[in-house]
Amino acid sequence: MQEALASWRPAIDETIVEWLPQEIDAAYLEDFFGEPRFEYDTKGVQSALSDPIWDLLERGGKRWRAVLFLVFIEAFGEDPEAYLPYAIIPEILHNGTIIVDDVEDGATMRRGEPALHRVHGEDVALNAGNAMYFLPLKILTHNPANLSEETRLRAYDMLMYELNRTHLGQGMDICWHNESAVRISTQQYLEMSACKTGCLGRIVAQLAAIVAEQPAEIESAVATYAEQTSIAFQIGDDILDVENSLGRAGDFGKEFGNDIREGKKTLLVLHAIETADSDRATRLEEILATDENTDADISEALQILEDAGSIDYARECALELAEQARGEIHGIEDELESEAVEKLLSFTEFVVERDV
Ligand SMILES: CC(C)=CCC/C(C)=C/CC/C(C)=C/COP(=O)(O)OP(=O)(O)O
Repeated sequence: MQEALASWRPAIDETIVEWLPQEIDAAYLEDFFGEPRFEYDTKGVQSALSDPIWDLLERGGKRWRAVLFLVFIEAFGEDPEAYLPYAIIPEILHNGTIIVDDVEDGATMRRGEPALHRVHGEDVALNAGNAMYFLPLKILTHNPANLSEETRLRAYDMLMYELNRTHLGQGMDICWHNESAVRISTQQYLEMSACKTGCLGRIVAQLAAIVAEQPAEIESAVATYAEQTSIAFQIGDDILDVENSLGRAGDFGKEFGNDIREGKKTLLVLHAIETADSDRATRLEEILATDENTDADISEALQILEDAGSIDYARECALELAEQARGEIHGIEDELESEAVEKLLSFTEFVVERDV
């Protein structure tokens, strides 16, 4: 899968530029709005919309959602090249959620640089992030792979449904964060994560299955695989944040103790609260509830997680999810191309073992 990531990267980057050009000119806006009825403010659109979007896109990101889409297409026996424009849909949606999420979390850093709202202001960042939820739909409208009307409608319906669920999950997360006294179980966390992060994975898989006109049972199996893999990825993200802060992982572009500082109730935190002795659990909750923490407070919280064995617990959970995800692929492997099956199986290892 690492090879697939490296080899598809240039084509994916190029496709994003093709569908979201960096230079906004009158012709681009005309394409959006039809007959020009007024003088298009190309400069305004450029600085308020295109520049912030490109600021984030040019910082990189792994682009694994686009690659996973292409691997699914390959698994269904189709030519990935023909579907490249659709591959960038989940990638652009993901970047949009990141911008909005950083505003909501009050995050300071993203991909090693100040978060978008700190560079461009909250109003511009939010508008750009929201626009990114809709820009990919233009690709479906333009229909580069000549999909039937029915197929395109299925893709729209699916995107609408899964994006709604993404916001439901994000809503749960925000609500739990704001209600610092509420105790959430690890099971509730996994359900929230299935919506917040899992739905974007489901979008990757279902979009590939829909455009490649796969039967319902294949679509359902790959969607479950992608959901479980994405939850494992989210847990991996939470582990990385802690390990990075404990000085064990490479720099992944966030601040020391980022999640603790933001008061996030991650799987590791919930496990520590459930299992640590009550004084330490209460102290951890106290640190999460305030935004006036010193580095010493953050270190103390990290130590509570470590002593409670929460990193190992989270890793076990991620491994279990990865195993279940592999089971989904094994269940339909006779219907899939074998080389792509290997990539899908190895991808579950990448999400759990990554250090970026
Ligand atoms: C509705 C709404 C705002 C939802 C928010 C959902 C959200 C931001 C979930 C976090 C997902 C996640 C683990 C991102 C890191 O992805 P990555 O490591 O692939 O990032 P990269 O693209 O930088 O590599």
